Amino acid sequence: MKTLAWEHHALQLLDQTRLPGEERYLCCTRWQEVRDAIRILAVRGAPAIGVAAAYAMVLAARDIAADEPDKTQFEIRLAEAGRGLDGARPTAVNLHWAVQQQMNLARRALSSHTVAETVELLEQGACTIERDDAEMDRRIGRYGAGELGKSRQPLTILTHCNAGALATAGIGTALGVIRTLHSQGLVRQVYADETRPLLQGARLTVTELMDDHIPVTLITDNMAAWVMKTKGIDAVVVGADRIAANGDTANKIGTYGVAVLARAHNVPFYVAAPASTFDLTIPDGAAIPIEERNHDEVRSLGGIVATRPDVDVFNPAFDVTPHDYITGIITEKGVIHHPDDAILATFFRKEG
Ligand SMILES: CSC[C@H]1O[C@H](OP(=O)(O)O)[C@H](O)[C@@H]1O
Repeated sequence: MKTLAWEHHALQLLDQTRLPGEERYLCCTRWQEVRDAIRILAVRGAPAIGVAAAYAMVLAARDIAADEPDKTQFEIRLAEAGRGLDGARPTAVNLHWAVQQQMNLARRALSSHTVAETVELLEQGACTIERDDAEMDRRIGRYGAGELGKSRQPLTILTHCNAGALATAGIGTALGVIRTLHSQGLVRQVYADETRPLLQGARLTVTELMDDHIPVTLITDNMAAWVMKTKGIDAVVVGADRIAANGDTANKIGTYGVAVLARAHNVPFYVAAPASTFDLTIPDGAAIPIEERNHDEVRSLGGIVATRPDVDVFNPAFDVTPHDYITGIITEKGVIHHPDDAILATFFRKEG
């Protein structure tokens, strides 16, 4: 089961809205189909959305090139497709990052290559983004296992939502850490929040961990406090969708609550994310756009309406955990302990 597969003429996307019951792929030959798949969370997870968008830019470039435009028209129309993709979901910065990476590549290429050559270079660029994401997951896994596994004793870990292979092009970020710890015999038990309203934990994280024979217990989101109090949680590790310059981190709704509980129970709280998830253009979490989604997602459960159909609903898909609740951010370049703006500025200046 792969999150996505590039087949040169099409992008195959695993339709995650049908998991765990059905493994069905969407065959996308037009960039608009990828945009729509992102919107409905058929493909989801910040890094995976970025990789899908990178390939969608190739599909767009091919469509545009078929009209034999001049270079200026090609760039204008490609940028228009990029804006369309960028607007599919506002919070995960990886989407915007990947679109900009491909646009920058196209602009550089057009200065010395034909449109047709530029399309080929965009395909190579997308393949590089996918390959790099998988390698970053491996490095995040190693750094994270080194950080969480210092005691060399098996750990009981809590995670929220899905930051696994289904959210990336590799082994996952938070689940990459858990997978690496498990390969070292250092996972006693994982507690997975179901993650209402779309149940990424129950549907996706449970699937991934059980398929890999990693011991996992599913809990409802409102059980996290009692689990931390009674089950000896050694650490929390979650993913991220956008990290501001001071370390404030946007992640799936409910993450902030888990961070507050972790502080109350003196449990280390880690975020696992590649450098492409940092948005150093924004100073703090207040500036991170929070996607609000369809109200029926909250009104129903498994497609069955569970309340009055006309009840008012608040459905933010993400929340922001303040940086001072975060023990460390695990990246492919190392662990950033107790992140704040000064520490992040030094980290990225050193890393280049
Ligand atoms: C590898 S981080 C993935 C990140 O994305 C998820 O959100 P969604 O399922 O809505 O795309 C969640 O916030 C995860 O932590």
